[in-house]
Amino acid sequence: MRVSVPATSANLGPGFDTLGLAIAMKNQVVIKPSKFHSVSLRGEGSNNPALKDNNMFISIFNDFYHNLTHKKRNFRFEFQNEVPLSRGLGSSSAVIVSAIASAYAIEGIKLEKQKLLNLALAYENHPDNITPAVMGGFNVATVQDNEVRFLNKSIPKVLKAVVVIPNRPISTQLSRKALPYKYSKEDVIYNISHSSLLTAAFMSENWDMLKCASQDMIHQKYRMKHMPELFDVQKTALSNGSLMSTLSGSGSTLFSVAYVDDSRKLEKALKQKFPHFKVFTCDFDNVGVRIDL
Ligand SMILES: Nc1ncnc2c1ncn2[C@@H]1O[C@H](COP(=O)(O)OP(=O)(O)OP(=O)(O)O)[C@@H](O)[C@H]1O
Ligand SMILES: N[C@@H](CCO)C(=O)O
Repeated sequence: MRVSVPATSANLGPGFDTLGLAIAMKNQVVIKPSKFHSVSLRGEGSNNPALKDNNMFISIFNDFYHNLTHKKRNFRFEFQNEVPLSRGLGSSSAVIVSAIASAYAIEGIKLEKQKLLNLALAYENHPDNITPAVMGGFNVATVQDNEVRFLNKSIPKVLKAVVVIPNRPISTQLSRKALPYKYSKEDVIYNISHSSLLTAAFMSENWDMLKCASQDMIHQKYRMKHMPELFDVQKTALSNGSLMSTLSGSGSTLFSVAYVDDSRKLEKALKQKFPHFKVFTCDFDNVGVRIDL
């Protein structure tokens, strides 16, 4: 059985803990029944021995598998990861979503996407990464009565994602601690209006509104000051054809959206100016988690 799940970019500027979309970079795992437990790891994280011995995917998978079946069985897990760890591209959501989906699928137990989202909330209590990881596309999501409520829209092929991935990670936990405890009424109103406009822009495919609508007052500046080069990445992107350029999740990646025709020029300008960072262009993902039995 093969399960794949896309990377995600959350917040999209003003939509803190609310907006997110899926990018066509994926983590994939092949799981086979086996006499002994074994793990192979390729791609992102493969130089991290902790991911072989104490892997979040395997512990979530085992918990669900045991609760569902009351059986103890050994498996071989073959991971092929494209999502870098702690770079704001939803690596933890990818693990949570794929581990839960795998535990159900390997026993042939049907799991609706809505239930998968609600189960994933126990591990990541904001829905902006888990929703696009499950659904693909652009998503606006909230949690009410312990359930994820969301609306979702495919992202058309006229757009590309251009990502700048710094060589240093930022942990979500620490990055959340960098935020103020209280905000002024002006900042809150600013973010509500921009986040609403950004949602309307994605839903109505009004791409020229993205630059204005993606402005934020409540998290990016506090987080980016710990990696000040990111302000320069953002400025460079916006002056080289980016339609919007925002801190991806809790950082450290800077995520931009561009028309296909502008994306090559944008990628080139970012590569030239930030040769020590990884820069690349990719499609959006409109499918979300995928299971091949
Ligand atoms: N492929 C993986 N296999 C096992 N564990 C992983 C994997 N990827 C991420 N993790 C776990 O998730 C942690 C990273 O989570 P964190 O929330 O800091 O980053 P992120 O999810 O990439 O960022 P963001 O939530 O801002 O998008 C890692 O330290 C590790 O424990
Ligand atoms: N909304 C979350 C995304 C990262 O998990 C944050 O910005 O902390």
